[in-house]
Amino acid sequence: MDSSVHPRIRQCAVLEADAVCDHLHVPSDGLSTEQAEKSRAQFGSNAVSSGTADTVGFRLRRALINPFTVILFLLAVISLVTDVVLASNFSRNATTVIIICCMLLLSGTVRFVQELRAKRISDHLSDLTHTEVTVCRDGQWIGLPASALVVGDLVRLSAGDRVPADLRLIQANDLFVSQSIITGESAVLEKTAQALSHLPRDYASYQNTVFQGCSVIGGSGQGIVLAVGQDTISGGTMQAPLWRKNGFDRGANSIAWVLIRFMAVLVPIVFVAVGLTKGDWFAAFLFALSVAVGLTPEMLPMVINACLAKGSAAMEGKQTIVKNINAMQGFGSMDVLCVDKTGTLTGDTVLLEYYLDVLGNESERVLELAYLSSRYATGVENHLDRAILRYGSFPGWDARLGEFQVQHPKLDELPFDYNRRCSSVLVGDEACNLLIVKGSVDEVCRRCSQVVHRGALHPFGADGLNSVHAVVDEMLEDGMKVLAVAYRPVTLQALTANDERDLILLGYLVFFDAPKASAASAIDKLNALHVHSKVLTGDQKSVAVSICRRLGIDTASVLTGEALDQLTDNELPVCVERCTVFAELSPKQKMRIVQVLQDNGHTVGFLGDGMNDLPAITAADVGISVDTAAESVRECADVLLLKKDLNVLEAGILEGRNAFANMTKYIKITASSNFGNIFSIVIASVFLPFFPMTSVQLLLLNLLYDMLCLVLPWDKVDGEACARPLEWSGRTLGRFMRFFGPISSFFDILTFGFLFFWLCPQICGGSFSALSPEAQRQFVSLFQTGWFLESMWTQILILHLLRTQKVPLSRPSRPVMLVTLSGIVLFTALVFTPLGALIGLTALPLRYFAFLTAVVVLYLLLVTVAKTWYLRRYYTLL
Ligand SMILES: Nc1ncnc2c1ncn2[C@@H]1O[C@H](COP(=O)(O)OP(=O)(O)OP(=O)(O)O)[C@@H](O)[C@H]1O
Ligand SMILES: [Mg+2]
Repeated sequence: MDSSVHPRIRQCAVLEADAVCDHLHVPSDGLSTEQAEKSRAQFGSNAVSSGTADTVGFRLRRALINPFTVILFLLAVISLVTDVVLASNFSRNATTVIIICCMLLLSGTVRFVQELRAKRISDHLSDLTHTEVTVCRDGQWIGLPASALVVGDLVRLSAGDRVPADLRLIQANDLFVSQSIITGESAVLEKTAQALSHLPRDYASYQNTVFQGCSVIGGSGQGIVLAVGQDTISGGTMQAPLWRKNGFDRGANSIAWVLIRFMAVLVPIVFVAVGLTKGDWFAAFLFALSVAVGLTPEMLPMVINACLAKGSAAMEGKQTIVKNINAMQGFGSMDVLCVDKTGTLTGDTVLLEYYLDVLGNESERVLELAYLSSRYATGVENHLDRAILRYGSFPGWDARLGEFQVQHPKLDELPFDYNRRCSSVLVGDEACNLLIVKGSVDEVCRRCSQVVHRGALHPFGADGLNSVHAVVDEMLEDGMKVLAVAYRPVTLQALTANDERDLILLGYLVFFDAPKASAASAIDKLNALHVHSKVLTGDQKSVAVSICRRLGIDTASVLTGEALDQLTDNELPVCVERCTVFAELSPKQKMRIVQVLQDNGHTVGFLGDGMNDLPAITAADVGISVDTAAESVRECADVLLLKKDLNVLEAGILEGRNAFANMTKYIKITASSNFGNIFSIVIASVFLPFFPMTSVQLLLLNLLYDMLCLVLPWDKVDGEACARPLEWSGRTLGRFMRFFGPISSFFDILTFGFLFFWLCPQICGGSFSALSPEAQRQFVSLFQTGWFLESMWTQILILHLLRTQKVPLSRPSRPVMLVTLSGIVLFTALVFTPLGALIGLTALPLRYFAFLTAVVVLYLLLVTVAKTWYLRRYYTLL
C-alpha cells in the first residue's frame, strides 16, 4: 500500500460516492462558508508553495555553502590558527584571514544576487500560472483561486483543467486524466466515481481519485477535496513539470563528470608531488584542495543562469515566454520540430464554409443540429465549435438558432475526445429526445445504419461509406476539413458511449482552414537552421497532404496513425525518421512519435495547442504552446508563444543557441585553462623548492577570472556558431581541455624558467639555495607574482582567441572587450598596491613586462596555429 497517499483518500476510496459525502459531513450542495472556514482551521489550506527551493534563506544558504566557499573557509580557519592564535606577538599577521573573508563575502554576494534574481523570475512565473477552480459553496457554483480550497469542497472538473487538490470523484463523465506530471507515465487514464473493491498498491491506480497537478484531458466530473496543500501527493507544489526536463541536467552532469575525472587524476598527483618534494603533508593537503577548487569553474552555475536568463529575457521581447528556464538549452540543441496543423500551418481562424446534406447540397438542418452540438459542448474550447457558434451571431441566423436552442434544452452530453473522435449531446425535442453526434467522417459513419435525404430514410449499406467518400474526398483534397453530423431519436434521458450507434447520417460540415502564407517561408528558415519540421496532426490524411503540399512540405511518404500501429519495433524508428507528415494520429501516437525521435538521438520540440497535443508536449524536450491554449496545456509547456507563428520560433531558436554558445564558451575555455594551470603546478611542485603560487593566490586568481567571465552572456556569437543545433554535453570537453590546456602549460614552464633562473636571481642577488631566508622570501614573492600575472594575462587573452571559430579572431561585443581589458589592467595594477602585498604579491621590474609581452604574443600565435589545426581535424571548436 502506498503510504504517500493521505489516509483520508484510502478510507474514501472504498466507499460509494454518497457514503463519502456522509463520511466527510459534506452537504450535497457543497460546504457553506462557515464550514469551509472550520475545515481550513482543522485540515489546513491549499497553500500553493513551490517547496523549500524558493525561500530566501534557502537561496542564501546555497549562495554561501558550496565547495569553493567551504575550502576558502577552511583555509581561513587554518590561517587564523597558525598565523594569529598560535603565532608569537611579533609575527602575528591577520591579513590572510581578512583577505579570505573578503573573498568569501565577494563570491557569496555575487551568488546571492544571482539566486535572488532567479527567485524573482520563478515567482513571477507562478503568478502567471495561478489557477481558478469551480467550487460549490453555499449551494452556488463559483470561481475561486485554487489556494482557497479546503477539505470537503465540492469541485467541478472539465477538459483542460488542472486538478487543484487531491479529489475523490463522486461523478465522472468519460473523465480522462493524464497523470504524467506525478507519475512520469504518459498514458491517459479513465477515472470513475465507483468505489474500489480493494486498495491498490500505488497511488497511480486509485481509479476514483484524481491528484493535484494532473490534467483533465477529456470529459467532466465532480469531486470532493480530500487532501490539500502539503497533504497532497505532489506536496502542494502544483508543480509545473520543472524537474521532468532532464535533458539539461543530463548535459550538466556529463560536463561535471568530465571535470571530476580530471580532478580525480590530478589532485592526488599534486598532493603526492607536493608532499614528497616539500615534506609537509598538511600543507600539501591544503594546496591540493585549492587545486581542486581551481579546477572547477565555480562560477559555472552563475554564468549558466545569466546566459539562460539573458536569453529568455531577449526572447520575451520576441513574443516568446520561456517558462522553464532549463528549456532554453533545448532551444539551442533542438534539431527536430514537430508541429500540429491548425493555427501553425493554417490560419488562426477556421471558418465553417458549407453545411451539406449527404449528397452535397446545402442543408440548414445540418447547421441547426451542429449548432446545438457545439453550443452544449463542455469540452475544451476548439476551433471547430467556435467556427460553428459564430453562426449564432450572424444576422438572419442569430434569432433562428437562438429559438432552436430554446426548443431543444440540453439533457446530457458525451464530450469530444480524441479516441472516439466525435461528440454527442442529448437534447429534448417535441415527441421524443434527440441524440446528436458530430465528429470525424469515418468515426460517425461507422456508427450509422441509415441516412436521411430530403426527409426520407435510406439504409446505410455496405457501400454507404463509398458514397460518402465520393462526396467528401474532393473537399478533403482541396484541404477542407470535413465533419459528419448524425442523429437518432431516442427515449433516453442520459447518455453512455454505447448509445452512439444506429445513427442516421444527416450531412457534413465543411470548414475552410487555409494554409498560412508565412508558414512556407518559416519552414524554409527552420530548415536553414538545420531544424527539420515534421507535421503531426489528428486530422485526415488527405487534408494534411493537401495543406502540406501547398506549403512545400515533402509529402512523398505520409504515415497514418493506423499504419503507425502496424509497424514493428524495427521499422518504427526508420519510418518515423523518414516521414515528415503524420496524419490521423491519436494523442498517444503523437507522443509515441516524439519518443521514437528522441530515441533516435534527436532533441525534439513540439508545438501544439490542443489537449491532444498535451502528452507530446510533455514528452518533448521543448514543449511549446501558445498563450491561448487550454490551461493544462499552457502549464505543461516549457515555452509559450504570444503568437502561434513559426516565424516567432525562428527568433527563439537563435536566441537559445546564442545563450548556449556563450555557456559552452565559458565552460570549455575556463576548464581548459584551469587544466593547463594545474598541469603547470604539478610540474612546478616537483622541481621547485617552494609553491609556485600560494593557495590564496590561486583561489584569488580563479575568482577574479571567473568574475570577469560573468560578462560572457553579453558576448556576441558568430553567425556560423549558431547555424546548427548545438550539443549540450561533455562529449568534446575532455578533448578540448587536453588539447589547449598543455599549450598554456608550455608557456608557464617557460615563465618558471625565466623567473627562477634569471629574473629572481638577478634581483635578489643569487640563486635560491644560496640566499638568506629573508632574501628567499623576496625570491618566492617575485616568482609567485611573476606567475600570477602571466597566468592571468594568458588566461584572459586566450578567451578572445578561443571564443570564436574565426581565425585569428572576431570582434567580441563591447562589454566583453571593455571588461576583459580593464580587468587585465586592474589586476596588473593590484600587484603594485598594498593590497597585493597583503597576499604576497610584489612589484615587478620593467624587464619582466617585456618578457611577459613576448610570452603572450608567442602564446597567442601558437594558439592560433593550434586552433587552425584543431578546426581542420574536428571541424568545430566549441
Ligand atoms: N469539436 C469537435 N467536434 C467533433 N469532432 C471533432 C472536434 N474536434 C476535432 N474533431 C475530429 O477529430 C479529428 C482530429 O481533430 P483535429 O483535427 O483537431 O486534430 P489535431 O491533431 O488537433 O489537428 P491539428 O494538427 O490541426 O491541430 C478531426 O479531424 C475531427 O474529425
Ligand atoms: Mg490541434
